[in-house]
Amino acid sequence: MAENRPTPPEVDRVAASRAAVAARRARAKVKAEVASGERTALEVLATAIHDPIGVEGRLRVTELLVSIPAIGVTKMRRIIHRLEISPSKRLGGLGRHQRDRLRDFLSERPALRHSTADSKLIVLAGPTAVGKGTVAGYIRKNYPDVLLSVSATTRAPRPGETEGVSYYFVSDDEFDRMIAADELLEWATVHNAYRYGTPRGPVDAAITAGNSVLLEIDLQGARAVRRAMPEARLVFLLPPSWDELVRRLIGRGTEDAAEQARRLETAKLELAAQGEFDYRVINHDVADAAREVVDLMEIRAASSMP
Ligand SMILES: Nc1ncnc2c1ncn2[C@@H]1O[C@H](COP(=O)(O)OP(=O)(O)OP(=O)(O)O)[C@@H](O)[C@H]1O
Ligand SMILES: Nc1nc2c(ncn2[C@@H]2O[C@H](COP(=O)(O)O)[C@@H](O)[C@H]2O)c(=O)[nH]1
Repeated sequence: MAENRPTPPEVDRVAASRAAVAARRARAKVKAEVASGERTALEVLATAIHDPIGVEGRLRVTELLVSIPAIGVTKMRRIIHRLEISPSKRLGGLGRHQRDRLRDFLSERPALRHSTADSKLIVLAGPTAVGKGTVAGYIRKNYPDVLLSVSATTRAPRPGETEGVSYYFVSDDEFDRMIAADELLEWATVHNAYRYGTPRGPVDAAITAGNSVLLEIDLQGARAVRRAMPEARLVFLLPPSWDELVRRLIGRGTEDAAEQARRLETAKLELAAQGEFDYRVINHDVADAAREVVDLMEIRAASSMP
C-alpha cells in the first residue's frame, strides 16, 4: 500500500542510517584487527593515505591509537598532543606533516608493529630509586591477579623487608647452586655489588596457567629476559627529573653516601638505555604509574581470550 511506503526524505534518512551503521561496523572491524595484531597500525595508516575516504581513512587517529595494545586513553591523549594532532582528525584528513609524525611514531616503536596478544610477561626496569619497588608493591596490593616475581639476592635484608615477599635472601653458595641448577631465568650483579636473579619456576608456571607476571629487575636482567623470551614487554620507569631521582634516593636513606654515588653512576647508564624499551612510564604518581603498567597486561589478557 502506497501510504505504508517511506516518503522520499524518509528513504534518504533510512539509507543514511544504514550506511552509518555499516561504516561504524567496518571501522570496528579495523580496530579489532589492530587490537588482535592481525594488522598493524602502520598498515592501516598506509591504507588510509592511499584511500582517504575509505574505511581506514574515516577512522579517527584517536580510535586507531587506542586500538593498539598498551595505549590507553590517557596515553593516547598525550601522544596526539605531542604529535600536534587534533582529537577530531581522521586518518584520511591528516596534513602531510601530521601524517609523517604519526608514521614516525608508529614506526619507531617495535612493540606497536607486532602482535603482543600472547605476551603476559612484563619487565619493569629503571634507574635506582625511581620507584620500581614502590610501584611493584602498589601493584601487589591493588592488583592481586598479577603475579610479582620474587627475586633471589645475595644482599642482606633492609629493615622491614620480609623473606619470600621482598626477596629470597640467599648466601653466595646458594646463589651459585641456583645458577648451576639452571633455576634462574636471568641473573646479574647489580651496582657492582650483590647478585640478583629471577627464579624460573614460578614465572613459567604462571605463564603456563595464563596469568600475568611482573618482573622488577635491572637493565642487564631486562636485556637477558628479552633474549630468553622475546615476547616479554619491557617497561622503563622514569623519574620526573634527575633532581627528583637524587631526592628519592637520598630520601629513602637506605644506602650510605658511597653506595648512593655508585647507584647514581649506574643510573646514568640505565637512563641512556631507555630507548631499548617497548614502553616508558614516568613515575610522577605511584597509583598512575602502576595503572599504566597494569593496563599493558589487562589489554593483553583481554585480547588473548578465545
Ligand atoms: N611517585 C613517587 N613520588 C614520590 N616518591 C616516590 C614515588 N615513587 C617512589 N617514591 C619514593 O622513592 C624512593 C625510592 O623508591 P623505591 O625504593 O621503590 O625505588 P626503586 O626503583 O625500587 O629503587 P632500587 O632500584 O634502588 O631498589 C622511596 O622512598 C619511595 O617511597
Ligand atoms: N637482574 C635482576 N635485577 C634485580 C632482580 N631483583 C631486583 N633487581 C634489581 O636490583 C636493583 C637493586 O635492588 P635493591 O632492592 O637492592 O635496591 C634494582 O634495580 C632491582 O630492580 C633480579 O631478579 N634480577
